[in-house]
Amino acid sequence: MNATAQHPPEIAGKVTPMMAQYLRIKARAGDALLFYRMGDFYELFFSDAEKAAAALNITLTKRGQHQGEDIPMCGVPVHARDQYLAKLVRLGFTVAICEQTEDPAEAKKRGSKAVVERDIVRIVTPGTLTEESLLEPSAPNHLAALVRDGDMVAVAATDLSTGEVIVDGGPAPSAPDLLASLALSELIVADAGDAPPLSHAKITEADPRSFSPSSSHDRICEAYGVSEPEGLGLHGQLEKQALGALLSYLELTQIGSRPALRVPRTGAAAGSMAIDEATRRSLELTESQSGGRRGSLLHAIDRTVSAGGGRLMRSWVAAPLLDAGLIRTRQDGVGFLVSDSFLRDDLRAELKRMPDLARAVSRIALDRGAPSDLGLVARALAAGEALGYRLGAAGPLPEVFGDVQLPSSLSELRNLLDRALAEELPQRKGDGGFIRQGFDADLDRSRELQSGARQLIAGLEARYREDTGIKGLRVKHDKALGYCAEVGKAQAEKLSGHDLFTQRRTLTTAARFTTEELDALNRDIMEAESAVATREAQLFRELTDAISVRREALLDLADRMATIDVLAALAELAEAENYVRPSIEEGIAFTVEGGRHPVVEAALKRDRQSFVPNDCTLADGGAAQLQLVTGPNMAGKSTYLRQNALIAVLAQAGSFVPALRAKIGIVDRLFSRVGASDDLARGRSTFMVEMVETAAILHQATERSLVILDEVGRGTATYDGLSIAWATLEHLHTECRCRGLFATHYHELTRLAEELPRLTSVAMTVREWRGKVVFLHEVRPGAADRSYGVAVARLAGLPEGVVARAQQLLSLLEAQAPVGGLVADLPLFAAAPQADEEATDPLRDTLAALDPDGMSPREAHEALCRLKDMLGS
Ligand SMILES: Nc1ncnc2c1ncn2[C@@H]1O[C@H](COP(=O)(O)OP(=O)(O)OP(=O)(O)O)[C@@H](O)[C@H]1O
Repeated sequence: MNATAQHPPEIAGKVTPMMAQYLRIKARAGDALLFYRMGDFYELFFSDAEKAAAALNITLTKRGQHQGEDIPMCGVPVHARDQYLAKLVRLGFTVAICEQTEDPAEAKKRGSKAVVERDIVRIVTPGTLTEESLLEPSAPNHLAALVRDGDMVAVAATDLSTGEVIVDGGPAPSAPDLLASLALSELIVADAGDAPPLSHAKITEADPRSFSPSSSHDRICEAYGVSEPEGLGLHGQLEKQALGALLSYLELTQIGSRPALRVPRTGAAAGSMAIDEATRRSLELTESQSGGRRGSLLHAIDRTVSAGGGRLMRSWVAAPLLDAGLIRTRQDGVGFLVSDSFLRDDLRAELKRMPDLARAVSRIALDRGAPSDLGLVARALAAGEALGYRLGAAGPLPEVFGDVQLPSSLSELRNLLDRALAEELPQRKGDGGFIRQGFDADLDRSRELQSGARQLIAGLEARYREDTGIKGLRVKHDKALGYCAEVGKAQAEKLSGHDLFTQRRTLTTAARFTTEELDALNRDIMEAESAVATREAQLFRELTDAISVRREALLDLADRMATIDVLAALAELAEAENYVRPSIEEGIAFTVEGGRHPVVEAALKRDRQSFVPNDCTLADGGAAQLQLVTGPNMAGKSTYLRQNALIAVLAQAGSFVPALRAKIGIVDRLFSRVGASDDLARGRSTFMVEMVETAAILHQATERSLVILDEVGRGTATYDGLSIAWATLEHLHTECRCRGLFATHYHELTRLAEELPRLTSVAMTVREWRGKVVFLHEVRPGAADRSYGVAVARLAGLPEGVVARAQQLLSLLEAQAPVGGLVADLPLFAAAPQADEEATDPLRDTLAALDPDGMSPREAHEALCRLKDMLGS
């Protein structure tokens, strides 16, 4: 947070004590919007008010003056805080929450003008949200810190809402891939220039001192209670610095609250398939290109039933594994649940009831938990226990399930919460009434006193009526007086004459009286009420402490439940959609028989159409490593390319795959470029984006990589495009030697397959029937003969006149084209080098020999005519 970015108005001249306090606190909040608590509202002043009123579309008013000018003000009600916060944070604002830190009654004791003490209790940023209402249940919310030192970088990331921590480091180019797999909300850097381009994350510049090695060391040791960070498996200096900066930012924003952070997970990047952001976008792994989950691979395959399972499924898809053993362990789990559908149904039914345990535990650790969160933990423990019993009865389980029995510390907690908690639990922190009758003798006693006094009061009404003869007398509750006797105005005088009653308030239509008896009972009630509140607060703390000391075990349980949910969901998917277990191989074979595209298949199914499965064999049993895919528009080239990339992702995530049979040699990096789009925000044209991305692939792809390229070079003039596609293909083939699929409209490229030994040609088949194209969506060996572009244009509804004219032009162009098409002009097939042809161009030679400076206008005119004649001849 940059505290110097916006200076609050100077504390000068005469300001009210409250304004002086506001200005002091605002100076600390820096450029964060300050939500300044005043009773039931959070008020914003000065430019904060102007910004917030505009962003939230709420009324901007004025309150008092500062240095002769009106002070702009706006406010949001406390109960609606979260919805306003969500909007502001989504718009990129940071918000500092300033609460009243003492009871207004205490302040009054210092004098009627004393200002209630206030302080910032938390700074809300996109990466530090924990509220259920501000987060999507099945999406993680990652905050990361990145440190760069020359060619090396390290990243430390956390999802504060679940306590997960990931630390990783490596050469600089791997950082964007790791960050992309996390779907960051916010990235902390010492210098904004260090941040790689990220599409969604807010970039926050933090104090560079927070990245220093010594402060990092101390912070890590303090946060985790260890004497050396090495004890946590952190060895690299940069990694420690990244984690130190992350912890420092949490201190800065969470102010005094300690998040329940887990022991850092390291080596995730090294252990998972490298997939850069452009590939993720183009394959629509977890989000579709238009944003949102719908249309993505994740959306098509996700059958999880719990929030934690949803988040884990996302992370499996976002970071497929590299270790064949680990992948097989997951597959064993899926296979086990495919073969036992009764068990699977039972588990899923129980998991549906599983509340979001990880997030509840984190809220409790951050002191933001409400009594309802205690209930969530209790319900999760019940579900965990039931799942443990069910799995325990299912016989020997595959390794991936881990230990399914609830550890004794959690059984104890479960008993405690069951005994302690009432049926109905308030959602708001600080609300009472959540402890079950019979759990705590002190509390029960105070409650009895409270209700006993209330009953006595209820009894008083009848007696007072009798004693006074006033039938309309009522015992009511008054904010200031407590319980009192109320009579209509007409009877007020009569009651005043009565010894017992003292008139205390006169309303427009009634008068209120107290008696000594009522006063005494009011005192009893107040004392009992405060005893109840104090005891409940104490018990709340005891119960949250009981949860916090077991947070590692609870978060482990949440992890296990999420894993079971994902395994059961993948098993459900495999059975419902006919997926098979792929064989994971150490080599580089890639064989898919009858493969399908999970998203396109689902879309076709909705329209009652069926998907045509296709085989793809690369680098197996003598097959070529690279395939050149040609075919008309709309024939299914992109679908074929992507389905094979998605099958690799699913296979290495541990899922079964949409195919009849599959054999996948581990893919270390996956690249996919499918028709680049503009990136005008970064000042790059379509073609520039495409070239930058292609360059990245050519530099990074290895023999173990899988590269999917769709129509490289289409964003520029035909000859340039063809030449670039040509050279790219040659480089992939000869230098990178990777596995790959290369779709193109340059049919001329298919001739390359005859030259390059590890390249083969396949084509999408179409038929012409009664003058129309029919797409068969089948991949066959060989090359496509033509594009059918005009036929597709007709299908798309281009006006008939335009289609007819295009057809006419096409015939004309085809008739004029040199035999063999464009390719005849390229070096590989051209008869003579271009340089020789250029040397014998007489027009060029004559032009080069002219000396314009030494010519008269007449000579220049003659030379021009001569040149023109030469052109004519
Ligand atoms: N194997 C298949 N089975 C059934 N339908 C398919 C199949 N492959 C593709 N399709 C259908 O054809 C449509 C077009 O497919 P796709 O975008 O892959 O074609 P393309 O050849 O890449 O086209 P273009 O060259 O115009 O980009 C898809 O949206 C889908 O509806």
